Amino acid sequence: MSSCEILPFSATLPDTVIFDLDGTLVDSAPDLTGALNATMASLGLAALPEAEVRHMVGHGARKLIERGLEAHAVPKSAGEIDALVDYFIGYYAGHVADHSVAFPGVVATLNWLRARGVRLGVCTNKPVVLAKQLIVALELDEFFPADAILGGDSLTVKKPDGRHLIATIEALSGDLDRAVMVGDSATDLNAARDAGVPAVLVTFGYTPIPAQKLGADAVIDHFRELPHALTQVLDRTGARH
Ligand SMILES: O=C(O)COP(=O)(O)O
Ligand SMILES: [Mg+2]
Repeated sequence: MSSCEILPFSATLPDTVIFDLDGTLVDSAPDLTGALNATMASLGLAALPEAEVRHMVGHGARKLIERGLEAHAVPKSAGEIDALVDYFIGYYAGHVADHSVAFPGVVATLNWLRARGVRLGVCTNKPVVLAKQLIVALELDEFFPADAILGGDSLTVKKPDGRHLIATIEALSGDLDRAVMVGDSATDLNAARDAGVPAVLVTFGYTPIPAQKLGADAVIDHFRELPHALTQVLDRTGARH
């Protein structure tokens, strides 16, 4: 990936980079929409368009279903939502990578970072079993140690709580002062702020508020811009020695 090679000679990369999954590494909205709509159909409710569902992603499976029900103005009890979450997860597990793909440049950039010794992890609010299933299905598992993939149910807290991100960095024995979070939403940015870690946001993800307006340390339109952004955010935070 030649466009990644134009870093200044002295540029310093982070020790550890932690990625969000949905809307950052993987364009998973088509399969999430399919699973949500199967869940809605189980209630006799109409399908929601993917363009609407993609902005509902990022807070875990339960929140996705709650937002789907809100879109139909159909209230459900907590117990009924529990059952719908089970239905959703069962369906999605069978369709996790029917249409989902890594965003352009992801594989080349992960290879580039790995070749330079950068530790790589995933911090997602997706249930961890599904996150690992998706990562394996898209053959991204070669980049991430299984125990450095933390889902929304891996701990008692999840993003935007910074402890979710810190635990992912610790799973890699990474240096918290030289780590960077890469995400697509305010949830990722707030987790990074809470953890005291700089954040790069992608513009092609699922945030309902444009990434450029969220106040990240850097914003990228394509993964090829990531190496440069990573060095910039470390510099801007005083290299965080
Ligand atoms: O909402 C989800 O299921 C997960 O979303 P995330 O990978 O963007 O954290
Ligand atoms: Mg996301």
